[in-house]
Amino acid sequence: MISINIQKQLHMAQGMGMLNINVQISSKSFTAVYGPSGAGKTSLLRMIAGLMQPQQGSIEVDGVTWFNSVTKINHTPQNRDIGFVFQDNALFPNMTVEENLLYALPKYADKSRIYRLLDMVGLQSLVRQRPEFLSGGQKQRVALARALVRQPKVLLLDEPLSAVDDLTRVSLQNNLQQLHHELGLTTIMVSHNVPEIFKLADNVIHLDNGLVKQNETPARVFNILNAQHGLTLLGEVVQVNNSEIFILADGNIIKVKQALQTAHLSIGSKVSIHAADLSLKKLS
Ligand SMILES: Nc1ncnc2c1ncn2[C@@H]1O[C@H](COP(=O)(O)OP(=O)(O)OP(=O)(O)O)[C@@H](O)[C@H]1O
Repeated sequence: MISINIQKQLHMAQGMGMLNINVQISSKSFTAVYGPSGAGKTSLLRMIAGLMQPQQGSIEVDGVTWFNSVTKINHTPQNRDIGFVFQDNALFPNMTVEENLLYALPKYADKSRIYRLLDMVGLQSLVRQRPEFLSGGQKQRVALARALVRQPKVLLLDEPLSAVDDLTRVSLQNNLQQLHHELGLTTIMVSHNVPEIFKLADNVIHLDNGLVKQNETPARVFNILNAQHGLTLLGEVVQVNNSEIFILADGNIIKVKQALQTAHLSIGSKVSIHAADLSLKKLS
């Protein structure tokens, strides 16, 4: 269990504002952090990672205190059991894929871990390439594998898939899902992509203006947002079966529930769907 109770003053769009977060995250769960620009999503991840210090409060992971403003405990990022992947991965340009991972490996650790991770993200054949010869999706796969070299408990992802094309995004989502389960990770991912959140997350922390608006399942969070704001997605029909319709929206293939289906939809039809009523199908 991760228990977070932190306060920090931030320079919000409207002037100084208070980030005030009090949430608990179950071990081995996949949590999405969702909310408008400037809500405090990246700041929350940075404070969990030890890259930004809260003014007050505490962060505990499985009973171990990583930060406590009263007892003045503040573990360095290296001493927190985390892996971190940003939108804009920071691979060492002068090192090969293999060397980028070896750099993260603790001194006496077994090297085979690196090749197992590269296998899991499908990069075995590129171990000797330098980042300049890799696509955006391949670079993110290296960043993901590198974040897992130290076998962290907690994986922090700050919009890691937002800069890749739709098909790469689906395949990276599948990699992430597999790694999350196989390695028993507690994963916390900032995402704006509603179908992606439905596909990957057990839980959504909905942040707005530094405060937790909701901490619920995707269905509940988007049901409420939908009711309040009519949140919809625009998509295109890509497959029609007798009883099912599949739609491409926001880089994901979405299976629309029967109740929502309208007659006369054919491949290529443009549709809008309510975000709360989705179920998803993997593309590959
Ligand atoms: N070290 C800091 N000290 C004070 N304020 C900060 C600091 N870092 C960021 N902020 C401010 O905190 C607010 C929240 O920023 P943050 O990056 O956490 O938002 P976000 O929800 O991740 O936004 P986006 O979706 O645009 O990335 C912003 O207004 C930002 O200017």
